[in-house]
Amino acid sequence: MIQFDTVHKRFPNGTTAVHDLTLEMPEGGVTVLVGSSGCGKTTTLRMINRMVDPTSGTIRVGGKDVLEQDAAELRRSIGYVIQQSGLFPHRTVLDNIATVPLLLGWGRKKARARAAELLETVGLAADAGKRYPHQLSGGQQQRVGVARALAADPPVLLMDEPFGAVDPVVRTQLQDELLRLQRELNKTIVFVTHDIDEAVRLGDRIAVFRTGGHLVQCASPAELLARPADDFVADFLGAERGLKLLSLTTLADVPQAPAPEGGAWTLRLDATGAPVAWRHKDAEAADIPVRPLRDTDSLLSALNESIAAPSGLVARVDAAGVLTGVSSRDDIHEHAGSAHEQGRGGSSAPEGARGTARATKADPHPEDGTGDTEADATPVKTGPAGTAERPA
Ligand SMILES: Nc1ncnc2c1ncn2[C@@H]1O[C@H](COP(=O)(O)OP(=O)(O)OP(=O)(O)O)[C@@H](O)[C@H]1O
Repeated sequence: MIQFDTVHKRFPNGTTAVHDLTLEMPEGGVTVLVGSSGCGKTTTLRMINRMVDPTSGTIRVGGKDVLEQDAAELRRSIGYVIQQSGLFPHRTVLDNIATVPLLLGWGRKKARARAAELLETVGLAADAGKRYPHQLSGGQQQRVGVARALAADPPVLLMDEPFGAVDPVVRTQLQDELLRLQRELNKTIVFVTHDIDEAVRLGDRIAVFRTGGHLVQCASPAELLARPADDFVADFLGAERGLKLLSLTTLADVPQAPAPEGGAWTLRLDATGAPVAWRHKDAEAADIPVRPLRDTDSLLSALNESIAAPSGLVARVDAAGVLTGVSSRDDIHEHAGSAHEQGRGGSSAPEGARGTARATKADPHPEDGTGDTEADATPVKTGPAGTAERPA
């Protein structure tokens, strides 16, 4: 959908922002541009909609050279979202969203109807449409920014650190929303961020830049994490890159065993069969809350839970939150190792990779229930085929 062919950008003051960039951004995918400050991410993004023109080289969108298109028209045909939302302060939310449709001559009624529809799409209540941007929270303003970019249903969406100014909790919510929207809308998205976790979470491809506008590596998140091209990329990915890779792989293939019986720790269930807490056989010890996981949760969540759980076991539940079995720390560890082998050897993401990172936080865990029944529990080591070996 978007092709950069030996694109160079040198500003009049002599700064080279982008150095001979050749890169393809596939249709319907999210390409994330990452790298330290000043490495040319924003300039790369802004050359796609001609807010900046390249010094040399060619950029094609949908096969057409951008320099052969009218800049204003091109800009209206490409959605653009920036940090701090960039909304017009004196226009209502609805009118902000309707900006591009109005410029395209849709007429006020149709443009507003589309804006109202988009409010719902991005998860805002209808009454937010009548408010002014300053009457919304930062996260809500970013949602309006996304709605405004989507208003004329452009095939391409450029997002320049769109979630950089909100707190981590809201940021995660906005990322979830974007992934949900993307599953429905299938846009070609180019997303700039400083945050490697955000890149891994959102990207189908991640392009890592270094100062001077050099592209160092462009790969799927799994390939990047497993096989960084050089020390610069490895450093950028951080010391926990091994764990980050586990966020891309689901728990689905890790064997399960029935909830064990007759041991130090008992898994307490509620009346619906949902795990509630680990209870020690010593009745005076306090219950330890359990965080059950679904098949769509990540190996990283499983590893975390297996370390935190006093029994070393992870309680597994179905979509309704009902216990399906338990998995051992050893089995989770073994699968974590396999995920790394696949990443090192394979060219694409491990099995289930895309859905996994997205589903990990998208699926809220079932609330703890009341009305307990008890399932007797002993630490269990599950065998490779999911058979349970109980300690003597
Ligand atoms: N209009 C301009 N004139 C001169 N130099 C510019 C201009 N715009 C950007 N630059 C320079 O080009 C380089 C790349 O800037 P750019 O904004 O693309 O980087 P970035 O990776 O997006 O940075 P950040 O993450 O800090 O936003 C920087 O050295 C910057 O100072």
